[in-house]
This record gives sequence, C-alpha cells and structure tokens, in this order.
Amino acid sequence: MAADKPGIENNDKLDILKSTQIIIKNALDKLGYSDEVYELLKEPLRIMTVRIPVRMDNGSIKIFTGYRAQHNDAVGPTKGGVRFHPSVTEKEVKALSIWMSLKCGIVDLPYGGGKGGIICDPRDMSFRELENLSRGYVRAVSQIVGPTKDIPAPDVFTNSQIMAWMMDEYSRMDEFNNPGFITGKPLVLGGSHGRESATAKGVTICIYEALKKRNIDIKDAKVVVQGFGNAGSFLAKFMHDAGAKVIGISDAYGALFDPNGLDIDYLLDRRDSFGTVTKLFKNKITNKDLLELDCDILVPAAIENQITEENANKIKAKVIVEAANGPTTLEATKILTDRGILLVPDVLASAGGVTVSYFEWVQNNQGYYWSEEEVEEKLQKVMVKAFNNVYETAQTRKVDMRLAAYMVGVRKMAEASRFRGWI
Ligand SMILES: NC(=O)C1=CN([C@@H]2O[C@H](COP(=O)(O)OP(=O)(O)OC[C@H]3O[C@@H](n4cnc5c(N)ncnc54)[C@H](O)[C@@H]3O)[C@@H](O)[C@H]2O)C=CC1
Ligand SMILES: O=C(O)CCC(=O)C(=O)O
Repeated sequence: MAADKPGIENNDKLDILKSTQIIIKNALDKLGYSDEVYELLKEPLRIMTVRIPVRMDNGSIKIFTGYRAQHNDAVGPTKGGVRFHPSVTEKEVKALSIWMSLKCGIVDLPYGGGKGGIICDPRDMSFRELENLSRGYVRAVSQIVGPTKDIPAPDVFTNSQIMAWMMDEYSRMDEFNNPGFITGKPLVLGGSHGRESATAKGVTICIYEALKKRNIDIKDAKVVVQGFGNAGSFLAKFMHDAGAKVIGISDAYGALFDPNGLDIDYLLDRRDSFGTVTKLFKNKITNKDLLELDCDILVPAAIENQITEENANKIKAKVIVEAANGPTTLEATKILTDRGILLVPDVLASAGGVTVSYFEWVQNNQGYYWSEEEVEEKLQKVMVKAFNNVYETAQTRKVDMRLAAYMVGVRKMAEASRFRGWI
C-alpha cells in the first residue's frame, strides 16, 4: 500500500512500536542527537519470551506465553507493569517498555523502562489458576528481574493480589523477604499509601493544569472516561468529587451515558475486579459512540488505538488527557492538535502510577513508611513540574504535546547512555 506520510505505510498506522519509533526519531533529531542514539533507543535492550505451564482446575496443563522487555537501563533498574490480556503481543510489550522509559524520564525517576505481559484472559480463570500463572511467570523471568535490576508492577487486568503472589514467589526463591522486588503490593506487604489511586491522581493533576490553560472550571466541566478499571474508575470518582459531571463511562462490554451525570458511587460499588460494570445495564452505547460525546474532558483509560484518523475529527472534547498507554495514533494526534484540542499524552498523564511505585520502592528500601498525605504532596509536586516542563517545551519548540513529552523523556536516557560510553 502506498505511503501517504514519509516513514509510515497505511497499514502500519496501528503499529504502536513503529509509531513510537517515529516520534523518538523526531524527538532525538530536534534535540540534535545522532542516528546512533536512535539505533540504541528504538528497541528494548533485551526481551525475554517465556512459556509457562500451569495446572488448570480440571487437571489439564495449559502452556501460556509471556514476555518481559527491558528498554534501557542506563539510568537505573528498569521498571514497569505486567499486563494479563488476550491481545498481548511481543510488539506491544516492546512499545510499552519504551513508553515506560519515557515516563521515567519525564517525571525524573532513577529508572529505565520495562514491561511484561502474558497472553491470557484472567476473566476466564479461577483464583488458583491465576496464582499458579503469576508464580510461574516470576520463576520464568527470575534471572532478569529483581529489586536492583527490573521491578514489575500492576497494569491491565493485574492487581495487588497478583503483585503479592509474585512478591512471595520471588522472596521464596531469594530466600528472604524482598518487598522491593515489585510495587503495587497490598499495604500489609509493604505497599504504599496512594499507589492504587496514583495513576488516576496523576491524571487528575494533569487535568487541573490543562483546564487552567483553557480557562475551564472543573465545576462546569462534562467528563467522559473510557475504561472503568484501576485508572478509569478512580478518575471518574475524582472528577465526580471535584464537582464535574461525569456523563459517560465504559468497559470492554459497552458504555453508559447520562447527560445529567452518572451515579459514579453506585457504579464503583457494582464494578468487578476487572473494571466491568456495564454488563448490568441494558441501555448502553458503544465505546465508539462514547468517544464522540459532547464533553469538555475526554479521558481514554482502557487500551491502545482508540482515537484514530477515523474518529479524530468527530471528537468534541476540548481537552484529552490520556490515562491509557497509546490510546491515540500519530495521525489522530496531528488532527486533534490542528483542531486546537489540548492533548496531554500518555507518557506524561499516566506517569503518576510509576511515580508512586517509585515512592513504594524507596519506602521498601529504607523500611520507613510515609503517610497518605506525604505521598500525595510529593506526587503533586512531581506531576505539576512535569506537566509544565512538557507544556513549555511544546510552546517554545512549537511542537505538539506528544513530541514535547518525548523530547523531555528521551533526554535523560540518551545522556546516561552517552556518559556510560554506549554511544
Ligand atoms: N494500573 C496502572 O497503574 C497504570 C495503568 N495504565 C494504563 O491505563 C490503562 C488501563 O489500565 P488499568 O486501569 O490498570 O487496567 P484495568 O485492568 O484495571 O482496567 C481496564 C479497563 O479497560 C477495559 N477494557 C479492556 N479491554 C477493553 C476493550 N477492548 N475496549 C474497551 N475497554 C476495554 C476493561 O473493561 C476495564 O474497565 C492501560 O492502558 C494501562 O496500561 C497506565 C499507567 C499506570
Ligand atoms: O507502577 C509502575 O511501575 C508501572 C506502571 C505502568 O506499567 C505504566 O505506567 O504503564
């Protein structure tokens, strides 16, 4: 198929690794780095593919495929979540690990990016099968992970229980209690106050900063949130509590819409641990319709490639803040920016999660735990600084917010790689 844009074929437009590489190249070119730097950073330094045998409840053995990608460890150990989802691919995990490096650079953490994933559908698995899979994954990747090497955390369809099993398995192999191996743990196992809601808190802080730039009052704002899991449900609650009207939410099975505002507390009460709630309702709209609702703030908080050139012109929001990783394509970013919509990109907006994961790791390392207020105060400072840094870069360099975020995020690992003599 003919290319309508240099460097990207039409059928590559949903290829998140390819589009990430294009933006990294642009960011490095703008910053004046050589092609060698791009060659180093365009792919993870390493990726491990593992096959995990799990005894299922019916007595059979099922073999699952998993991955752990480590993008760049020049700055420090790699860090990033583990995703359990049927559509996990090697390419997706690679792109997700690169985004983690960028996030850590943007919020200035002493980490590089990593990411893991297992091809599975935890919604169809029992508690015991999930525990066996989680433990099997840790045994399979144990050689390349660890509290000073690569520190996992939750992502789509993984939670604090799964982190607890993984931590326990690693501690057994290591022969001592090792809470710093993983973050997003339950509080009683060395988790941090505020980690569960951290991604949504970070997104909320970005929303407040973005609204200031557009002179919108949160109390007058209509909000739409795609995804009602960890990121989306807390975000909907924070928006509702701030006085905004949350008129639409969704999960993998459909979307709910009420122009007068949804009863978020009721929906939170009824959602399951996979962020599913719409199954309980007959009157639904589609995820596609949800994104095109008339609103002030749109927060994609589910999966990749939701806003594309197909629907970017139909989006009515004034501000889009990406809680999900990779919800908007390259082409859609251009359309939205040209239309004057303020787009706060994933690598900035969703960095609250990894920031509080870092706080958790620091607390584990020092064995001294902070109050919820301390965590919130520190997160607020980090996110406001990061937002303004990216916003000002976009203004002064006359680039869109995504390219600005990549320029901010890529610099630290490029410099660290250079000082180490790698490039
Ligand atoms: N949990 C965290 O700390 C962080 C999460 N993120 C990103 O936020 C996004 C959501 O993650 P979580 O809330 O943690 O996951 P989650 O597993 O708690 O919730 C996922 C939500 O997305 C919905 N969903 C799944 N497949 C879908 C589909 N095909 N179409 C529409 N909706 C679908 C689910 O029904 C659920 O409501 C992901 O992109 C993740 O990478 C980013 C930073 C940190
Ligand atoms: O909390 C972490 O370490 C990583 C969170 C994550 O996977 C993400 O930001 O996409």
